Amino acid sequence: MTAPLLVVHPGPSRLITLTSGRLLTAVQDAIAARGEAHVALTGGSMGSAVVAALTDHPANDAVDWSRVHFWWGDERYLPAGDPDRNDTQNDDAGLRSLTTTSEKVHRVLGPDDVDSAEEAARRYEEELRTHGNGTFDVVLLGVGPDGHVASLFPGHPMQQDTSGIAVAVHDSPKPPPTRVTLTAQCLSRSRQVWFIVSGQDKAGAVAKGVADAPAEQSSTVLVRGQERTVWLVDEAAASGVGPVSG
Ligand SMILES: O=C(O)[C@H](O)[C@@H](O)[C@H](O)[C@H](O)COP(=O)(O)O
Repeated sequence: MTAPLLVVHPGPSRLITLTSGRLLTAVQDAIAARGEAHVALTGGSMGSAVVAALTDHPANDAVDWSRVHFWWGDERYLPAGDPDRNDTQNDDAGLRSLTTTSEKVHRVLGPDDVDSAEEAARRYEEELRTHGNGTFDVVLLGVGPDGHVASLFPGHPMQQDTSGIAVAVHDSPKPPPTRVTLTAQCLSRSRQVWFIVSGQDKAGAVAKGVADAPAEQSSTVLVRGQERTVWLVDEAAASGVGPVSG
């Protein structure tokens, strides 16, 4: 487990561009070290902006994308291709053009394939055990103004569930109500965890996360990388963080 590092960028465009470059490097390092890379993507505007920037990055041909497994930290329990699914939004941002082997894009099943979110979670857990070694190289996480990451919502009964790797979430405070999420325990087995946050409306969430607020106020405090935990933010998002001492 690592103490979080705060990296402040001058604005959203630098945040996205540098994060995509950082991700290219991390993926290349993982492939060099272990022959493949496992990356967990995220929903929200930041997740798709990073995917789009990767697609546009002039050096993205330096990576052998056929060696990269893509996963999701959470997914909305909606049919394949639904525009509100995280994977559809990442696909539309350019994910499809990066990957050459669709069997390395590990999607959470929806109601068109399975009967319940519990079954989708069970199948995702199975997929992780089969194709992953259970350790992501990098987990990207957008952060909600309420301090949620993935579908771990502060105050929700599933926020600190430890019953599995992936779990179903019902009655999510943010629509849609039914989701599948990796647990904080699972996400915290990752080598690197990156929280990617832009904008003044997230200043409170960033301040709480960086200050290690109680879990009732922020789920970010439950997720730590084994090697690095980094807050990648812009100045507006960092504006609530007190001066760094020491
Ligand atoms: O499943 C969801 O409801 C969203 O995907 C959500 O979890 C999102 O990732 C965060 O709210 C951060 O969103 P931004 O990246 O837009 O800040």
